[in-house]
Amino acid sequence: MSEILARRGLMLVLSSPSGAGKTTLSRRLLADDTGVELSVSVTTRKPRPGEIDGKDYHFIDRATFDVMVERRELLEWAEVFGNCYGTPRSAVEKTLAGGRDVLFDVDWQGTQQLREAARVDLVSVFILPPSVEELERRLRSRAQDSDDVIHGRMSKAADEMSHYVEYDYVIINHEIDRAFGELRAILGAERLKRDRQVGLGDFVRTLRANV
Ligand SMILES: Nc1ncnc2c1ncn2[C@@H]1O[C@H](COP(=O)(O)OP(=O)(O)OP(=O)(O)O)[C@@H](O)[C@H]1O
Ligand SMILES: Nc1nc2c(ncn2[C@@H]2O[C@H](COP(=O)(O)O)[C@@H](O)[C@H]2O)c(=O)[nH]1
Repeated sequence: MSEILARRGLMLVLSSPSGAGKTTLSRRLLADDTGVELSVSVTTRKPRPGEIDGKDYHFIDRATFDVMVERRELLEWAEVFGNCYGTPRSAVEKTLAGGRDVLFDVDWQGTQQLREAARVDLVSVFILPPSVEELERRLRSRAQDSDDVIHGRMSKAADEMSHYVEYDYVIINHEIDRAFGELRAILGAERLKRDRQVGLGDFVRTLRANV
């Protein structure tokens, strides 16, 4: 992206019921846009096959998680599906200070805490599946969780989806290319918000002075 003005980084949050497509959309966005960096969460969940420590998550034990909470090293944290997840504060602050955007894949509890911490910088997007049947099919086709885990996640889906009203935007992830296009459009528009363009006043003053 070529920019004349500097920009204040924003915090782009994706939430959804498990399996609706947050990780898929996040990976596409990160591959497509070098101005976005993923907030890599810490979790006490065990890695899935293919997940890489430090890239998908920082996989830690419960004692280490508790120490991070105690030391206020997490910007937000929550227990989700029986495991603990949290957002390390320092990496987020560093990325934003560098004028880049941070992408968060967190649940509704995390989004509420991030909103309290940083209302003006937050852009929240809720991803819905096209149907419950398709949601379950996606969880099964991912083939990385046991039947018990999939059952547990499906049973929480209705609760999770009730939180869509708390989000700025909603995308129904029916077809992935279309959903990704919609996500890109949201990010593009949010970047152009007047308040996020640093030095706009000076820029316009110079334009006007030279008319
Ligand atoms: N639009 C789509 N059409 C078909 N399959 C999709 C679509 N979007 C995602 N999938 C597939 O659905 C499965 C679940 O997607 P993904 O892992 O991105 O979900 P998630 O919301 O990140 O889930 P979780 O919260 O459990 O991490 C994956 O196998 C992914 O390839
Ligand atoms: N509040 C937070 N929620 C998080 C964080 N990282 C991930 N998550 C959410 O947990 C569930 C399950 O994720 P999975 O990788 O085990 O499928 C999902 O809703 C994620 O959005 C976090 O740091 N904080």
